Amino acid sequence: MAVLALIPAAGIGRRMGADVSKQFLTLAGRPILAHTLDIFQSSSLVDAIILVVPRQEQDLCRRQVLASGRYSKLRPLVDGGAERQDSVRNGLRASGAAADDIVLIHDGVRPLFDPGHLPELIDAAETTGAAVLGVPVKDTVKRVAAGRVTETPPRSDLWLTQTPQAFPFAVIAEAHEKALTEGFAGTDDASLVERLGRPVAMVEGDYRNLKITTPEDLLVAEALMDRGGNRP
Ligand SMILES: Nc1ccn([C@@H]2O[C@H](COP(=O)(O)OP(=O)(O)OP(=O)(O)O)[C@@H](O)[C@H]2O)c(=O)n1
Ligand SMILES: C[C@](O)(CO)[C@H](O)COP(=O)(O)O
Repeated sequence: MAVLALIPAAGIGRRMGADVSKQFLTLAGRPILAHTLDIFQSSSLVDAIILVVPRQEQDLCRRQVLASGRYSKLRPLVDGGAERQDSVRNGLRASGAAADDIVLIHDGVRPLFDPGHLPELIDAAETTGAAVLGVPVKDTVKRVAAGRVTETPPRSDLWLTQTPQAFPFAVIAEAHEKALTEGFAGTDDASLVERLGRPVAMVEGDYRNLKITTPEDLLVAEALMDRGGNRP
């Protein structure tokens, strides 16, 4: 059984509002995506890295992120798709993975993931068939419609879902292909497995694993990096 890291990095970063796609923005002196790749390149648990980048940004990626030549596990770049789900599906189709290989799907813009969580995540994916990293919600969450609160769900049931999300290849490939055929769009990969009635394990991660989405996230990430981040 091999472990593959599949990294979607084909978004445009609309909410960041920068001149370049946010995965190429500088964090602690290097592109965000380089920090993310370092985590999986350095982990002895990961055998290969599949990186998904829009075709029009692949030269930029080679120049700015891959030029160091340090990513020996990296397979040929895969073309991105219109939505995150399309990019992940392209990566899965290009992976050549065996049915029982474990695929770790991780956002290219989560550079502070602590690889210390990988053993538990991989183990949970093998025993349960799917596993996601997450953290309990700290604030009170309310459902709102037309400016009015309609519900306050019990916080004890609520977790924020992060990546990596880990699956045997056969499970996640089937879930993605069915979602495409049936026209289902999810905001993460596990939701495509959940809709098939399959169990998904939640593995507790940590609050530093933020997804860099808006400009203030970049400031927080810089501060966490200054304090040593989660470097392997
Ligand atoms: N078509 C897409 C859209 C997103 N992603 C990737 O999925 C991850 C999480 O997506 P998100 O944070 O939403 O990134 P963007 O889509 O770039 O952001 P926005 O929604 O603000 O445009 C990122 O690594 C992003 O590059 C991708 O590979 N392909
Ligand atoms: C997959 C994810 O990072 C889990 O939190 C998140 O759902 C991605 O959402 P986005 O809208 O693509 O940022």
